[in-house]
Amino acid sequence: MKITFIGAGNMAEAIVAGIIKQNVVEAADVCVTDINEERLDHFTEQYGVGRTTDNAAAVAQADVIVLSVKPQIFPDVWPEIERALKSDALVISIMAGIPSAKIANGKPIRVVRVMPNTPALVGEGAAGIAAGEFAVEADVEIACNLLGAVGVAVVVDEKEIDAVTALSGSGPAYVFYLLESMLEAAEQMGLEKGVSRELALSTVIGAAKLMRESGEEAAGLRAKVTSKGGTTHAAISTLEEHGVKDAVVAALKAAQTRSIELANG
Ligand SMILES: NC(=O)C1=CN([C@@H]2O[C@H](COP(=O)(O)OP(=O)(O)OC[C@H]3O[C@@H](n4cnc5c(N)ncnc54)[C@H](OP(=O)(O)O)[C@@H]3O)[C@@H](O)[C@H]2O)C=CC1
Ligand SMILES: O=C(O)[C@@H]1CCC=N1
Repeated sequence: MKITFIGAGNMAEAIVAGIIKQNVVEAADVCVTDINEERLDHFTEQYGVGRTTDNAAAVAQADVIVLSVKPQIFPDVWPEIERALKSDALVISIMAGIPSAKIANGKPIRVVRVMPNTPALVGEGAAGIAAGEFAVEADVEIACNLLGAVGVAVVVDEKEIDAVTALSGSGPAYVFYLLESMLEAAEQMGLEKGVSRELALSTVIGAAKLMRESGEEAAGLRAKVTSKGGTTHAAISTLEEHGVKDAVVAALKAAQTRSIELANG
């Protein structure tokens, strides 16, 4: 199975690195395209994959095409890709916002939409996978195998993809934002950088692992940390005074709205 990634950006790199490391595909069967030769050099040096700046040529020999350019440039790149597609090619789109029907463009093109996230780079990704109108079960399986090799892959309806984008596609950025804030506070409190990095990272990983392995709800686990009249209560009350929960809910809804807007360019 020959796979071509159109756009050798951050997200394509996370997937390519993961699927090669996990031996899901041979590097020789992967090709990446980009307008930026430096990105292509990077991919060739790091992962040993094929490379070209010619999207149509790369598409013409691929069984699976992964659309990994920004949604805003989809209208510019799609016409030449569509013309070059092999008749039995599967198109996997990781682009936020763009509906499968817009990609199929009135033709029976098999499209699977995938919303991955960058922790795929370290095998801890979380991806939502949705079949477009003409995709068959085997197509969804191909996407699940690719993304399942680099983390968790969950099949959803396409109408849920904008919400998945807001939750797990953009999600790592929210966690990094929280970490940035925690580390800024640690610095202000005089902790040494290396120490606070280690403690903060283990705290985030540990909390996620505890929630997964215990099966408990977040609120219950939070209650177990929060002693009456103690330090956590002081911190959470401060977060509540600042409306942090409402802000997080509003933030995810803004991401979902933006994903819906991207459908229309
Ligand atoms: N980053 C993330 O965490 C996630 C991203 N996505 C989706 O993945 C897609 C890529 O995002 P991301 O990797 O962050 O973006 P990047 O900007 O890092 O990657 C896109 C790449 O495509 C290149 N490119 C631009 N024009 C063309 C062209 N005509 N032909 C081939 N390549 C071209 C860009 O080059 P140049 O920079 O020079 O323009 C860039 O290297 C987006 O659609 C996004 O919605 C989905 C989930 C998570
Ligand atoms: O910010 C974005 O638009 C992309 C989609 C999800 C994560 N990054």
